[in-house]
Amino acid sequence: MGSHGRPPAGATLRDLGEFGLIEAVTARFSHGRDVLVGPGDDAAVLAAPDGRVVVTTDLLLEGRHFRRDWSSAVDVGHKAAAQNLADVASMGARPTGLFLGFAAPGDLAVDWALAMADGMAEECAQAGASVSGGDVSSADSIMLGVTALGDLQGRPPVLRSGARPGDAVVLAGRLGWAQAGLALLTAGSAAGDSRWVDDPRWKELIAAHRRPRPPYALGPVLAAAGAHAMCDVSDGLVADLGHIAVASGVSIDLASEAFLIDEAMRSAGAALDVDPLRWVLGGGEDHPLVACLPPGVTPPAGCIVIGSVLSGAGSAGAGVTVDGERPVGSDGWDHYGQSATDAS
Ligand SMILES: Nc1ncnc2c1ncn2[C@@H]1O[C@H](COP(=O)(O)OP(=O)(O)OP(=O)(O)O)[C@@H](O)[C@H]1O
Ligand SMILES: Cc1ncc(C[n+]2csc(CCOP(=O)(O)O)c2C)c(N)n1
Ligand SMILES: [Mg+2]
Ligand SMILES: [Mg+2]
Ligand SMILES: [Mg+2]
Repeated sequence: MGSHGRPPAGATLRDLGEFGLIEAVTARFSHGRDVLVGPGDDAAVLAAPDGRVVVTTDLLLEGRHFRRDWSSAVDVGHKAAAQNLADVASMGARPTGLFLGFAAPGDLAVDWALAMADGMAEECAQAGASVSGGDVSSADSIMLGVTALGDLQGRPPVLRSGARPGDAVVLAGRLGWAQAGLALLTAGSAAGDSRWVDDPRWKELIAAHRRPRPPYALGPVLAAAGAHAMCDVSDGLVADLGHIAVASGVSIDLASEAFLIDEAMRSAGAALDVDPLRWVLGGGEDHPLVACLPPGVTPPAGCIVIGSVLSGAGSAGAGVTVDGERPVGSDGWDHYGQSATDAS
């Protein structure tokens, strides 16, 4: 491929070669405002106006985080970016740059790689960041390793360890939707029946599995409002708030009535014989933000109060309760645990 040419129709990664692929992929990424040196040198240079940089990294693996028969290449690009951008926002930072490690089989269509890059560029644009570098390799299945950087805009980072008794726990973004979508896709594949996936009532649930919609802008807003602690929900609400509880040496009690369960979730739950509250409390991959706000602070627009921080670690150790009880069946995702073999 010439320096400005498009890859020929139907070309595979092997046809293009490593440097042709890099050229084609990086052409999809425009320089963001924070990028001083972008792709093309030994490393990128990003502005760090604050003098501190937020850095996070997460993997996205074919068969583990996505299936090519469930998600398009564009979806996968969106999801790989979103799961990292949400971690930046959860520190109270504004995302600035992403780095894309990409490994795939040589017989993968170049078009798949380019569509993935387009999805990633679109998701970055929504968060005000851009892809500034990466790496490529061959592999037996597709793997994306994404690293994201963020700007704290002069504020201290919002850690998992800062929750204090009396704080209100607030939620920004969707919960349980991606898990409901995953359950529908899993049921559809198991039964070989497309009605689980094609039913218009559940379109948004399936879309939520494919493309999370984290409320990026609310990360800095919640930080500026004085949030004591914050995280995004990747593995499940109870599991991820459990990390805040342990790190802060507190207990957290959630109010089940705070969760207004959408009609789509209700009907999907009824069809699959699952209590949708289980998806809300234990479902991952929607990447909403949960924050602990000091008493007297009005939750910013777009946030709802879902519980409160209690003193002490509780009788059974630091933990999370729902209506005062330990929730059952809401353990969340553990790559080496039971949830990884039980997608419902
Ligand atoms: N292999 C590793 N080496 C070093 N640190 C790690 C490793 N894996 C995870 N960590 C660190 O452990 C902490 C928790 O990681 P975890 O991946 O659970 O958080 P997360 O990225 O917010 O969640 P998720 O991966 O579910 O989106 C993070 O600070 C992360 O950087
Ligand atoms: C094909 C397929 N099977 C299962 C799942 C569900 N899943 C995978 S990883 C994860 C938690 C977040 O991951 P991480 O902790 O790595 O950020 C969840 C809920 C999926 N998305 N795709
Ligand atoms: Mg992680
Ligand atoms: Mg996280
Ligand atoms: Mg996880």
